Amino acid sequence: MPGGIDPHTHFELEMMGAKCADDFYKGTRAAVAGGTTCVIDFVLPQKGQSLLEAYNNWREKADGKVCCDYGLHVGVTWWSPAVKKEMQQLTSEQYGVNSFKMFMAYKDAWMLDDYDLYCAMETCAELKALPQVHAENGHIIARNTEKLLAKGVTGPEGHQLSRDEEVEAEAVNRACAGAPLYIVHMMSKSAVRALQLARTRQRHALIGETLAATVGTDGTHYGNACFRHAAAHVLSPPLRPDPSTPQAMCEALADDHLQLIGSDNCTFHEKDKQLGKGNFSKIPNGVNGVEDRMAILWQKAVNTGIMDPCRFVAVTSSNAAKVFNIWPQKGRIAVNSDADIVVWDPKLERTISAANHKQAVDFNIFEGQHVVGSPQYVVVNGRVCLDDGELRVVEGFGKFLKTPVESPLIYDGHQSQEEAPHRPEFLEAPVRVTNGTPSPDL
Ligand SMILES: C[C@@H](CNC(N)=O)C(=O)O
Ligand SMILES: [Zn+2]
Ligand SMILES: [Zn+2]
Ligand SMILES: [Zn+2]
Repeated sequence: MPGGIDPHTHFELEMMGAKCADDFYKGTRAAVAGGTTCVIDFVLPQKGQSLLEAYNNWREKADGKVCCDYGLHVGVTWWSPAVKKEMQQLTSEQYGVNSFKMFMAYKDAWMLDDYDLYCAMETCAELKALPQVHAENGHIIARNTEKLLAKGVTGPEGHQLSRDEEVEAEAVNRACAGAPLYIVHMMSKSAVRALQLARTRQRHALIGETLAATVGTDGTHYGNACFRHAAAHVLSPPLRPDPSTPQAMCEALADDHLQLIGSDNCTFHEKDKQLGKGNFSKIPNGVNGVEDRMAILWQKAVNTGIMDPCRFVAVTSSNAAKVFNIWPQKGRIAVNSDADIVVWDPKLERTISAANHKQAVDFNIFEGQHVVGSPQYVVVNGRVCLDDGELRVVEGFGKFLKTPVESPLIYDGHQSQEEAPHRPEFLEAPVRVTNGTPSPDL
């Protein structure tokens, strides 16, 4: 199959007083070990910081260390005419950025208010770039957090209690405002329903991403008596306590209610997660996933019959290539496409553990999970980097990948109001449908 593309990683990110455990070398080395041969990371400027300056910082961190090709999304964490101008520059051929992420949560850190959010989305549409959103209501989270802490709820369980599914679904609805949109890390059935409802209202491409964590585990771990264990599962939006969520998200991916699976790999060592001991809102947010993303989805969706291998390739590789306009260079095995190829052994068994994973972080949220199906060989740009289980990556072998604006899937595919056929009546819940539902033809 074509090498996996992980559209959502955070290597060497500094946030909440800590720095991610996996750097661009160890992170991309782990990616290749798991069958991923291309990642797209996030430049996250602080409020007030030049986006170009932050972009250059990320390029300095990554170039020369990555083991596979990588692209960059850029966060729009504040708004001004200068930000608009820098977005224009970043979409030029010189910088090669075609997607911008806006946060509706992380109040005081990265969050935009609705007016600035819509200005940023409008600018994306003008530039034919793809807006992405972190869809949670940051004001509700802030108020819930104050009340929980005041009541003495300070453990990791407070993280999930401060932001339930409705807090996510409301923001999904608010962000689907009549323009193409990519919603990152969708974590709940409620969010998928809100996305489905939005698709009945508008014809623009609305792309839904979920994560390896969402299909591989759930929010019951927040109740674990061990702080390290519970805090290791803290990411935003949180894992959900509803035990039917992992299967429902696999089905949503299989049925094209969701289009891609990423990792959102944003790992912190135990010493950093301890920053939130006594106050869950200080726990650095993020989990692992870049190494296990494909094996976890294969185990949970293909081995269970929910998804066929061709759809697996779409959601782990080719859809990301089409959305970010690097297809068929990436996401396809063909003459003139990059030689990023995975030989997947569907019978290769292993038990996931931090004791032997390739990531730097000292915890694995899939600890102890037995998976059947993993890569046997991984070829990165023509070089065998996983050779029958032996990892032979080369630091700096990967290069920066420009992602051009005006992805045909996003900007040619959508239909105007009058052209589109009548949409089927909105489905109450994301049930399994065979005829597909109103979403971009990937
Ligand atoms: C900060 C970054 C990773 N952390 C997380 N999702 O909790 C994100 O929000 O995508
Ligand atoms: Zn996010
Ligand atoms: Zn423990
Ligand atoms: Zn992220």
